Amino acid sequence: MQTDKIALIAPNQDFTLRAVDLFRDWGERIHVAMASGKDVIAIAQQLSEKGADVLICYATFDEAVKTTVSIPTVSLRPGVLDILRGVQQTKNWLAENKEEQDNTKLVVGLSGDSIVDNATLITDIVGLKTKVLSGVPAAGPDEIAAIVSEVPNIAALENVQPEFITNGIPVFPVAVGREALLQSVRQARELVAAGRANAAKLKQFQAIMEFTGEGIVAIDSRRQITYMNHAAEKMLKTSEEQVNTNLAAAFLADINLDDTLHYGQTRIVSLTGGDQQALACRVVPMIVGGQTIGAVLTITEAQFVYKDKWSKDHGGKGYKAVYHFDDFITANASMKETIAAAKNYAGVDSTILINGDTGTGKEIIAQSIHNYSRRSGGPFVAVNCAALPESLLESELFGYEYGAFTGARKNGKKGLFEQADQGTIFLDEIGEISLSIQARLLRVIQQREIMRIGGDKIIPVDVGVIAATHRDLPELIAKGLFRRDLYHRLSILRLKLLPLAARQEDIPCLVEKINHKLAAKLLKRPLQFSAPAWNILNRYQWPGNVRELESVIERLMILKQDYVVTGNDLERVLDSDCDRQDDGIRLVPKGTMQEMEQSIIRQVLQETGSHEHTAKILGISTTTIWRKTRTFQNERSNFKMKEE
Ligand SMILES: Nc1ncnc2c1ncn2[C@@H]1O[C@H](COP(=O)(O)OP(=O)(O)OP(=O)(O)O)[C@@H](O)[C@H]1O
Repeated sequence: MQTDKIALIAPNQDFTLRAVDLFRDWGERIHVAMASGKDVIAIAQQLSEKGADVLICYATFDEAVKTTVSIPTVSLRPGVLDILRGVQQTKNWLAENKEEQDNTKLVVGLSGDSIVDNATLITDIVGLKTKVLSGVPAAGPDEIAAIVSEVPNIAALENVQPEFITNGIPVFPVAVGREALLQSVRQARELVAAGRANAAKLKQFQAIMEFTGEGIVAIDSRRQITYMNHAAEKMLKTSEEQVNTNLAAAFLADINLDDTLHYGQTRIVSLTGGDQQALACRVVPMIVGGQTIGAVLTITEAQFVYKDKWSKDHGGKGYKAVYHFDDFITANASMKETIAAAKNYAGVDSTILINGDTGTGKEIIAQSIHNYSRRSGGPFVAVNCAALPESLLESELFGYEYGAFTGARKNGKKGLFEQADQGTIFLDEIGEISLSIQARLLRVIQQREIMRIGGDKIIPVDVGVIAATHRDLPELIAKGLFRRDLYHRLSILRLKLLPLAARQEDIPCLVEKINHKLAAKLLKRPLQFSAPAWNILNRYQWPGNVRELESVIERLMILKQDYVVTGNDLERVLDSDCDRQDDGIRLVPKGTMQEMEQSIIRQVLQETGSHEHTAKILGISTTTIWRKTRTFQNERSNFKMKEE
């Protein structure tokens, strides 16, 4: 275990010796250094450099030390008990030496508001009139003498040299006692522990920052870069050290930070990366307690927000559609009609709207239509409208001219509509775009011509438009979130893809196709599904549709040592999916009796969180529940071991 390195700075030899003795008695390993007002800063710095985690400073030194070292400090002051002791001594002396106590006054010379308050309170309680002399170290002999002469009976003082006191008045020092010292050590330990916890959190936070694919840069209010993750370094072809050498790094010069740092605005700017690649940079103010203390920049490679990445990977030549209608597997009569309609639609130039839940194959259909159309020789440009922030989406769709906004490239940039000329643009997640882009989109779709942002030229484009959404657009229209006129323009031709659960007859042929495709890809033997496994495949709800089916089969193929998939294997894989869903989707128990039993017990256990309740609900003994869950866990860990 790591030991805390605590150091105490004491004001005089007397205190130093006392502290050393006390620490020895308590078994505390605390370094004690003695300092005067003159050398306290140098000593604090030395202690910090030698690796002290925290400094306990006598209150008189604390302010000066706190501002010079970066480690935390604890201020050591007399506690309530110490004041009480001084006051009590005073009272005793008065009782012995003075007959008349009414006029007696006590001077408590202390520094620090809380101590002064405590002192006043205590003297009130014990019935002494008080004259508080605060900020004692700053008070000079004349000031003290003046006050003492005003209240000539008694004085209890801390940090006041007795020689300042005249007229033979006794001094009962209010000195830091053992309790206050012990309290300061506790405080110091808490600070070290909190510091360690923070450092651990910071490490965790940094690990997350490093794990993300986005570039992240943090900037303070002086525009100094305080953090930059590896992804950002790679994209900007720089390093945190390099960047930090100059106040406004080269890439920061391209971003007008004033709007963010002075006016708290979030902005999106286009940047050019170290490899001349297009970057999208979101600049967000960092606001603490209502004050902008800096900004966070998240940087994405613009190409990642386009779905055409896969087509670049697969086709090698930019925007290319790879799917054909033959790739769309279905045995469902209604879906076959949809495919037939889609083939017809491919023969005309009208806009097509595809509606369907996630993973139902909207993009396959869009690509197939393109490849089946007269535009098949042209580009297929797919853009995920939900993946781009509004202003970037606008400039990416319609392009911009030089000087249109900060970070705009010298020669301007072609928008995706222009790039899709002679081909098809696929606007996925169309339900997510803002009303202002909807207005612009409507004009482009109606007139088939665009005007770049900041430009004045009308550019005609010959583009087929296919839009897709999983949302209910009429419902968005009713809520005022989608333009009715755009909806009518987009949905001249409509295609509706059914969720997988509504076309069970597709499951066998999809499983067959996916199984063989993945086996070839992963160089594995195709899986064989047992009867209970088929049962589950057919009856599961498949909220992620075909995409989920694909990933379940892929997971099984990777995890399983053999190639026969039992109902249990499948349930476990699906279960891990269900764990992540909070939409109440449940696997209806099925399979063998034992499988069904386990499934039911597991579900009720999850719901009640208690073996006793589960036993009551199911009408069996708690012992039986425990036994059955143990068997189940053993089987589960066997499965896991096999997986590993
Ligand atoms: N009928 C089908 N036949 C074969 N594969 C399919 C079918 N439907 C979907 N897939 C596969 O499922 C995955 C998801 O398909 P796709 O990307 O076209 O769905 P989507 O509806 O566009 O999803 P999202 O709305 O989430 O983008 C792809 O890997 C695709 O190959």
